[in-house]
Amino acid sequence: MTATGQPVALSTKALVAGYERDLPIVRGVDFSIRSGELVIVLGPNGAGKSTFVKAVAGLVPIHSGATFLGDRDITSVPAHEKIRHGLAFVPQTENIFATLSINDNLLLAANILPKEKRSRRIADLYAMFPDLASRPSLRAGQLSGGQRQMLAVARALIVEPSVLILDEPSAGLSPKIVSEVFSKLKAINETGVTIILVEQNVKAALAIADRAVILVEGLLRHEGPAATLADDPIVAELYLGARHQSKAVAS
Ligand SMILES: Nc1ncnc2c1ncn2[C@@H]1O[C@H](COP(=O)(O)OP(=O)(O)OP(=O)(O)O)[C@@H](O)[C@H]1O
Repeated sequence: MTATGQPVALSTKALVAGYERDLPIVRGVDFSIRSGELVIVLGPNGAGKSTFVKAVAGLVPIHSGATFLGDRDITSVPAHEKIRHGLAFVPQTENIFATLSINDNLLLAANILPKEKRSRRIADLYAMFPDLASRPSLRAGQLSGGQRQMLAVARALIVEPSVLILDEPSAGLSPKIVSEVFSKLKAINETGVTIILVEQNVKAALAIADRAVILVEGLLRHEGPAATLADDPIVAELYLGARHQSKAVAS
């Protein structure tokens, strides 16, 4: 599906955000993503990528500027309400309950839904994630890294979000598993879910993305189609030479 001509699904205007009021980390970001797009957020260590998506999700204080989900201003909407409005966020860590079963993880996430919709939605998710469906009583802590991420994604999808944001879902995974996780994300995107993905795994992420944006020191410094970005000299200068992922892109 091409997102050209689709309405804007999520946007930020001059977003300034950070953990302490006098210390902005995100320093005025204008960002937008169209419905159905898959956009990756790249940038050097400490650029503010995680802070940016956490601020959008309502988990880091916004100092000024605004965030919109479609036309709705969600800047001041608390994180749990944003989920109800269709904005789901998968944090990098602590995104599942390791001591609970797969099924209980999904049941807990489903609490946000009206009672009568819960079991139908969980059945839909099991259909989408057969690896989880095959052993619902397994403790989530016993899952492999990739399967844990899939459980975290399944939990986020409970509300049938219009926009799904993921903070480095590939962290700590082997290249083979990264490619499985990314294929699944692409498949989810192809069902119409708009996806924003913070990634350090540049090559694999560019392969599934429509577009990439590059944050440097809290500012959106560059953006472009994923297909051409890896060859872009500005990108190479700003980012690809700046960290170990340069190897992955060059290979
Ligand atoms: N909980 C926190 N409290 C205070 N400062 C933080 C916190 N988390 C991150 N920071 C600071 O915010 C800045 C940006 O960090 P952030 O994690 O957003 O960057 P990033 O681009 O996602 O980096 P990485 O690629 O290393 O994950 C860093 O200087 C970091 O030290």
